[in-house]
Amino acid sequence: MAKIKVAGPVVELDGDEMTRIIWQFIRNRLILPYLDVELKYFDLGIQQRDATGDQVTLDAAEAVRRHGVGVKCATITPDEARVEEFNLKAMYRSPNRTVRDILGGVVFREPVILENVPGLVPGWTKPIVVGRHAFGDQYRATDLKVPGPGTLTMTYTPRDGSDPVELEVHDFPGPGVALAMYNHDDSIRDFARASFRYGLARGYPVRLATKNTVLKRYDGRFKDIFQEVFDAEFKAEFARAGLTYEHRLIDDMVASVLRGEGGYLWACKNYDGDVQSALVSQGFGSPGLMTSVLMSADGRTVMSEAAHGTVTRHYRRHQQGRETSTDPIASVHAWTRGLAHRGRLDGTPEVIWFAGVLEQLCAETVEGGQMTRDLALLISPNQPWQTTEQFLDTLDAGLQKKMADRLAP
Ligand SMILES: NC(=O)C1=CN([C@@H]2O[C@H](COP(=O)(O)OP(=O)(O)OC[C@H]3O[C@@H](n4cnc5c(N)ncnc54)[C@H](OP(=O)(O)O)[C@@H]3O)[C@@H](O)[C@H]2O)C=CC1
Ligand SMILES: O=C(O)CCC(=O)C(=O)O
Ligand SMILES: [Mn+2]
Repeated sequence: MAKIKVAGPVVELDGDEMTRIIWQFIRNRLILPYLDVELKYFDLGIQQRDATGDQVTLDAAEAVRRHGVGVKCATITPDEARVEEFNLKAMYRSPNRTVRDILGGVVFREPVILENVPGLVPGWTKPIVVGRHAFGDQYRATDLKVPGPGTLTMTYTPRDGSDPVELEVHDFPGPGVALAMYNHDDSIRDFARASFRYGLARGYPVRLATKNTVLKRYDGRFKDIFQEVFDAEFKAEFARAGLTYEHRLIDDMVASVLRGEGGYLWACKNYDGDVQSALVSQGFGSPGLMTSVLMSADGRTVMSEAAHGTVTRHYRRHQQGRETSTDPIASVHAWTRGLAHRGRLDGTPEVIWFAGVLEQLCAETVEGGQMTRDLALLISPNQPWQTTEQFLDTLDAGLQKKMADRLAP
């Protein structure tokens, strides 16, 4: 069978440990035999980051921005123990943070739903996508341990020389804590646009949840900007797609998320997104089923990855020559979601079709009873499971059969 031609390039960001092993298999056995694709390869493995003083991460992020599509393997973010383990020259910052800072936009986390794998929340039958605004708020806050009685004030000094605004925050009767945090209208607007674009691309209604009744100005600004952007830029397209947008109070939203069946995009402020995506991810079953897509505000650039890390505990077993059972499904989806975006950018339906075939293969394989240990444990203690290599071989054989049986459109 002739390979399917991918018109534009895909930037490939390789990573570390167990996911690096899985990644190589996916590239060589599930992608390259079927696609004629130009991969712009960047090795973000920790040794290569060290050898280049982390320049390779910056180069990779630039390449994703230039070409519009990146697929990323999980990477080690070094701490003191890693500096010692790899004899690193520096404790490099998180590659994810570097790439997110350069590309901007929003991180969307979406679970893969499999019929025979029960999540912890039985009512969740459709995906809940958490869109996390990855800028500002608590993550750029200035916090303070107040040592004793005194007054806390907040001053805004306009750059145009007009009068400063000074607010008394609190008159402390004794020791306590305080915090100042911020966000930018432009960033919130980008957050809104990326959320609406993602909703349209995946066919999900969009909900924003804030606490605007308490933080009238701060959260109120998120609510207002989302509504303005929706009304001005997306209302008509949403109506055509039969989709809706609404704002809800965060407590009402959390309760309704648990009650409901899923099937929407939940746009979350930075801290809410951090916390709620962990909850939603676990609620759907395994980290091996959570995909993660970073989409820029203009919707043009996508970098797709698994939401989990390098699965170090399994890699330690692998290093000792013991068997592992690491789920590759989220890593496979890192490739498929990136390729599908490439197909949309290039207008090549056969590439989108192939990405769909590969996703369908993962679902059919697990639903047919072959899976890794993380999923088997969710089904029953007696459910058989395969090792990492066996499951990858199962996918390989399944894909060969599917591609031989079916002709691309
Ligand atoms: N996006 C990224 O690049 C990220 C990178 N990291 C990095 O990854 C490294 C390891 O981090 P860690 O905290 O262990 O987090 P991981 O997500 O890598 O793993 C935590 C645990 O979750 C389970 N798990 C995760 N993924 C899978 C999978 N595909 N199949 C089966 N089980 C899975 C395993 O549980 P069990 O052992 O019980 O089977 C595993 O030990 C760190 O160096 C960290 O910096 C972390 C998060 C994101
Ligand atoms: O970048 C990191 O170190 C961790 C990233 C992470 O945990 C995530 O993306 O969920
Ligand atoms: Mn995380």
